[in-house]
Amino acid sequence: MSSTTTSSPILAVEGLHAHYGKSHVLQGVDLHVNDGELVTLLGRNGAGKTTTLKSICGVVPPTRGRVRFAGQELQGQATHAIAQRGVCLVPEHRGIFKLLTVEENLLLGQRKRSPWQLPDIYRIFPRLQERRRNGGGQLSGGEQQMLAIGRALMNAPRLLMLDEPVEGLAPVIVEEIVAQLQTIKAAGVAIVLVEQNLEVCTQLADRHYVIEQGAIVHEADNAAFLADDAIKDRYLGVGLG
Ligand SMILES: Nc1ncnc2c1ncn2[C@@H]1O[C@H](COP(=O)(O)OP(=O)(O)OP(=O)(O)O)[C@@H](O)[C@H]1O
Repeated sequence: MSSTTTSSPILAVEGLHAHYGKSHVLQGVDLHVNDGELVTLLGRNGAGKTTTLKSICGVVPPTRGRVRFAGQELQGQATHAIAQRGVCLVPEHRGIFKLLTVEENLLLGQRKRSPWQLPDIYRIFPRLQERRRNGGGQLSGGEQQMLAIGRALMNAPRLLMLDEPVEGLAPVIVEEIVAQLQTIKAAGVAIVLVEQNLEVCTQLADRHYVIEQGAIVHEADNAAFLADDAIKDRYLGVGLG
């Protein structure tokens, strides 16, 4: 495995295990994210990507292992306490309240001390401002994703975890979301990205992890990952066109 300097990672996950009932899904996940870094978590369907994100933020409480964030242990803490520390998950199904307006959805995430307030969200996603009085249920898939990201930003994240944010979206919308993830990263927010679209992953990431059967099997920086077709083929069953 290649490795980068790890002066003080904002997130350090060590030996993380998680179960669904008797099903032992995470079998010792080790990964870290440095301050301001964007890392991806890649792997085939069912490998444990979503469960890793959910275990970090306490939605699926880990059964063993450590999650250390900004110097504090998160395992065993309630999800709202973890969110208050600045760990935000944007789930695959986005969690938009369909009967609330766009603006009401955004305000649900609001924290006064967040550097991201309504005007900031509308600046990076002008479509949300245009649609601010529309119901969440009236939005396109891309607009819902922007809303989910915007709401997470209102919560002052130091670590944003995104689960398949561009799945099923039109290429022009994917470009818009990629550009704004670059803006968010440039503002210093660390990001963990789970995404099947490898072009998006390699446009954005500093490093990549590959997970297989609930454990990390490969780590590479972006340049090494791009150069290594065998890894993409072996673990992901795809190549970059
Ligand atoms: N709520 C659940 N109850 C029981 N088993 C689950 C549950 N959620 C996921 N699993 C199982 O846990 C394993 C890991 O699932 P997970 O969703 O973490 O994988 P993933 O890598 O995110 O896959 P995908 O790309 O398909 O979303 C799979 O075998 C899945 O069937």
